[in-house]
Amino acid sequence: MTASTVDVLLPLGLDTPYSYLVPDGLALVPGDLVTVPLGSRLMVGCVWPRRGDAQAKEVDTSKLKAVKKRLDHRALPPDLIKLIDWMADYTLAPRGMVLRMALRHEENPSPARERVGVRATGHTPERLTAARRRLLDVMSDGFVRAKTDAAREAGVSPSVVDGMVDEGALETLVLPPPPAAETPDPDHATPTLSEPQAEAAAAMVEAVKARAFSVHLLDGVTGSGKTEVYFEAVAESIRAGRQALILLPEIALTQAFLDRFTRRFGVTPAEWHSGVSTRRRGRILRGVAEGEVQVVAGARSALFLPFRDLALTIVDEEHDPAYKQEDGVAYHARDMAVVRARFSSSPIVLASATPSIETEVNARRGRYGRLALPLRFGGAKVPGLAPIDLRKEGPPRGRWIAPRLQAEIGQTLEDGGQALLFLNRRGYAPLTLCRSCGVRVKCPSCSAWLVEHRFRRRLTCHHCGYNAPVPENCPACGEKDSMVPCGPGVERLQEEVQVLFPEARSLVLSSDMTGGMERMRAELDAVAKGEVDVIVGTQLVAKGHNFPGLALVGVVDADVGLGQGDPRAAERTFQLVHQVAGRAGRGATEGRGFIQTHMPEHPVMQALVKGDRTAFYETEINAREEAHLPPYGRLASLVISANEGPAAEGHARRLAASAPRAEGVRVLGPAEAPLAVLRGRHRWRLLVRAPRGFDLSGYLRAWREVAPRPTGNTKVSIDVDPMSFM
Ligand SMILES: Nc1ncnc2c1ncn2[C@@H]1O[C@H](COP(=O)(O)OP(=O)(O)OP(=O)(O)O)[C@@H](O)[C@H]1O
Ligand SMILES: [Zn+2]
Repeated sequence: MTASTVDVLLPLGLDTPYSYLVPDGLALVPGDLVTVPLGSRLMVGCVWPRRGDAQAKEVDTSKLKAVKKRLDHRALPPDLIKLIDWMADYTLAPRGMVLRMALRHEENPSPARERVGVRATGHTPERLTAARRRLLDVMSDGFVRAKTDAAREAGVSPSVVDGMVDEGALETLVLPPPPAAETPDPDHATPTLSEPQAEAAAAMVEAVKARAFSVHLLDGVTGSGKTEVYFEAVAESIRAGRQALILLPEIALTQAFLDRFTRRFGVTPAEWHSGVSTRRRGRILRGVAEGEVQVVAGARSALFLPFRDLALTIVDEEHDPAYKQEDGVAYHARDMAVVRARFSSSPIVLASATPSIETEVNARRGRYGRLALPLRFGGAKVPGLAPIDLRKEGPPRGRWIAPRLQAEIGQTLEDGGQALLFLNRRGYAPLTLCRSCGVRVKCPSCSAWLVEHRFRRRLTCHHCGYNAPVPENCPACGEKDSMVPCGPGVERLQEEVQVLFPEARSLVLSSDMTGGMERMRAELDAVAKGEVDVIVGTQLVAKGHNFPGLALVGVVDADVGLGQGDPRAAERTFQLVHQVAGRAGRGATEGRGFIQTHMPEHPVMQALVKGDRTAFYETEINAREEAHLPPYGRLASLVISANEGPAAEGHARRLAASAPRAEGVRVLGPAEAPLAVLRGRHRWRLLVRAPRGFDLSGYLRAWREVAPRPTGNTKVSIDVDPMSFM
């Protein structure tokens, strides 16, 4: 008895597929989506390729349940299946949870509403009212129209259309669904490229034509026109009738991007992120699977779309930390995009003015090609940055804008330019304390201070979202009116701007302002149009914006983020400050930048001030190499959390003790995490360091085999190549 069976992977916390019987007459291949019974319910899963040894395994088919049916509208392509397997192996996340990221939109596939159209049959009824005559006139061209369109054009009610169908003068037919996205025109508005731009574009076009895996770093200074250049490669993939994926780090940015795409290609690309409606996403998904959608611009989740014929991937602002997903499956979308490009034998382009150290090292070693755009388009200069030493020329107490910066802003405004102040702190004040007893207001479920948000009149925890009204009296000593805000956030900085420049129109740009995406888009637009004089913003302003009127950038506290035991602190500071400064001087006026710092002698500040990118990379790469930090060594972080501190600590110690020995591998810790309590969970950390080229995932899997199982509510989360050390 050889009943035929298949392995079906379910989008659950499971690593291995389950076997199911295949009903007679159903032919299934890996990648097919099927509904299968699981317990008492039905679930959508994916037919999974059998791994070598599974074939031999004896299965008692009498106990197996059967596949219910195959969803015929799509299947996962082979490169996506390989990506899911690879990611599960690499991140140690259960395979089913990785699959889930590709199936999330399949759970409730909303059926497309059927659209009915009508067409004239040529038969004319004997008695015709004026309305009927008008309708027949309109329809006499023989074209098919949606019922509603026919009624509207003829200026009759829909019942007249139905009546004519009954009379046999019109026939109905089902209209094909509207396309998920219109076809971009590669020649809609071709730019005139500068010589270096043309060279870089040609190399990328060649890469698309080669139909082979390759990685290029598009390394262009801010404002060099990286977008225009990679659009040429996108155009090539459109010409070939194939598909391109453009990953963007920030959905707030997509509007400006979509506008730009539309100017170049005549239509908007398919947009993919959490802000897009479910129905629309369903349509895009199908269009991508069928190859009808040719360009997708989206957030990291777009990486799991079932492209039928992926010709090119672009990762814009590849250095952006937003590409790293930390909860659930911990993965870096840029790295996984490179993996998918390899599996689909297609080229990938990583674009940035401040490449990540990993990418820069890969380019230096020749593993990635480098396409350089060393100059701004149109001859504008990248602004210089002047240091303001806060130890010598700092602002008066309770203020954050140094006198020199204040004078420069004043001059800029007088000259009709815009100024931007950058401070990577949301809210009004990072800390609220009692003037009388010194107590600081803490989050009840995290080891973090509550941040005052004056617009919302609340104290908020930036880690868990807890919020409460600002207390009038001290919650500890009861002293009246004794609570004072300490330190600046962007809201407080704006207050200072209003005091110093009462005439100026100012605006706070921060990811947490009320009004959501719509408001943010409107505000970014207002800034670009010059309707705002002073912009006060968080890291949100460091991302790719093109503000032509921006003449001055002031970095209010360049030291935030440095020296917190984070191995990427220097890199992150450099990227942020350099990117923020890069927003200035993109239009007609030359840009200028200032950085306020307590440590102007710090190598990062020195590199920023001298505009010496090479010096920064040299110093940082050497430091990483010496310390065996990525990419010269490998890291994995294990966070052990539990409702009770001792449980977390105890398990962390047992886990550390069970670590297998391996040449060159060191397990550091356990230590209490810097963010020791998060959402009421106590956290302990282990850090694994391994030599470059070491199979860290394999090591962690072997460790997990011998490790004590977490009991009760204790949990272990693993992050291979961690970005966060909190
Ligand atoms: N060949 C070109 N023809 C016309 N305009 C161009 C051309 N290249 C670039 N530009 C314009 O120059 C400006 C800067 O280009 P773009 O935003 O692509 O730079 P970028 O390299 O992405 O900068 P950043 O890294 O700061 O985001 C844009 O307004 C763009 O339209
Ligand atoms: Zn909290």
